[in-house]
Amino acid sequence: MSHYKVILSGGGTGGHIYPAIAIANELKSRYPEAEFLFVGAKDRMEMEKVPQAGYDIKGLWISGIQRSLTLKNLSFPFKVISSLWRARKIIKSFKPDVAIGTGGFASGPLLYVAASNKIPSLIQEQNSYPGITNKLLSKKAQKICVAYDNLERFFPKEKIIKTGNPVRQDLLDVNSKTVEAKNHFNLKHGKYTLLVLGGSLGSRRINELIEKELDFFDTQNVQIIWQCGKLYYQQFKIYNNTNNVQVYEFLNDMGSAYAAADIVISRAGASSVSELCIVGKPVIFIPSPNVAEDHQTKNAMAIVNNDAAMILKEEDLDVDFENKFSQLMASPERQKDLGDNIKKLALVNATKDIVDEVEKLLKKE
Ligand SMILES: CC(=O)N[C@H]1[C@@H](OP(=O)(O)OP(=O)(O)OC[C@H]2O[C@@H](n3ccc(=O)[nH]c3=O)[C@H](O)[C@@H]2O)O[C@H](CO)[C@@H](O)[C@@H]1O
Repeated sequence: MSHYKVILSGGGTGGHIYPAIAIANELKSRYPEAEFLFVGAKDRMEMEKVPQAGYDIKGLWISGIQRSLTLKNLSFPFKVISSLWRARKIIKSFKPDVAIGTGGFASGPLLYVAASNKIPSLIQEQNSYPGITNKLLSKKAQKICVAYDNLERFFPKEKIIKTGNPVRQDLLDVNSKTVEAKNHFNLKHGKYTLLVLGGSLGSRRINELIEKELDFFDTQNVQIIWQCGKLYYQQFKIYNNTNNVQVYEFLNDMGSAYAAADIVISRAGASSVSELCIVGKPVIFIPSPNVAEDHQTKNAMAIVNNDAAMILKEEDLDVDFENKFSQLMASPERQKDLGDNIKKLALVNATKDIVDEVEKLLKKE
């Protein structure tokens, strides 16, 4: 019987959505007859990105709890009750054979209800420091696929399987597409291409840095693909098509962006880091200091400690950026070493390994 029904939930940011899509795609290629349903949070990015990837999605009324004391938290208990109720209805009518959660608000109620209804469930944790949702769900889920060591501090040891983070199939072989990608972006040959990534939502601090350094980049013979994020697009789009700069609110075709790049400046969200390992180019990480337990710095340091990327802290950017960047630009050998070293850290079979675990849950049924 291969007419499996699979329910997936993960969202809030790209970092939780794309792993779920990668897992669904792999399952679909193994079981073309299977049915898929995604569950996300109303008004969040997944409501747009999941249908673009060809899957149905239903939205719950849920959000994160604010870390600071604020009036917004007053509605939180109601959201939890409403979303548990709706999750129950969705599970009852879809009747999934397995539930997969990749973190983010909506996966909390959905996986909780699924597991309470004895539906086999698997969660995937992208970071070296887990989010609240996955910590709570780890007691209920059968399996927990992770990308870093030492997660038994947070999760039951016997459930943990180290697989790495799922990466979308079209990002696995970008290096054969460089010429095509440079043409796609209308880039000049003979100039270095810098790809700037602020994470799925964009980064204010990185955007400010790029704006301030535009003249400097000109002196470095650099052209820029600058993903500034939806929130910041109105502010920075004035630079589009000036100074060899292209500004995007979001890059729908990351494969081409990675393929076109010679150097990358990026936030250190978990999927971005995993993708950059597969891509194998020189990277300067600027981790977000505004995330739980400073986990982006930890994600980046796992690479930097292998001499496989550079890191710049936000607070050092004003003093160090130009120096560090021009040193890297001046040394093609260093660029090559960084690119080669980061590639060695790639876990290319992550998606397949996770789906093998999902299959075991399906077959046990
Ligand atoms: C501010 C914040 O809370 N960040 C968290 C969020 O990051 P964020 O959502 O930025 O997640 P990641 O860096 O893990 O992944 C971003 C994903 O979006 C894709 N992408 C990005 C930009 C773009 O224009 N087009 C595009 O397709 C990337 O290819 C990647 O697949 O989730 C991660 C995974 O749990 C965490 O590690 C991050 O700390």
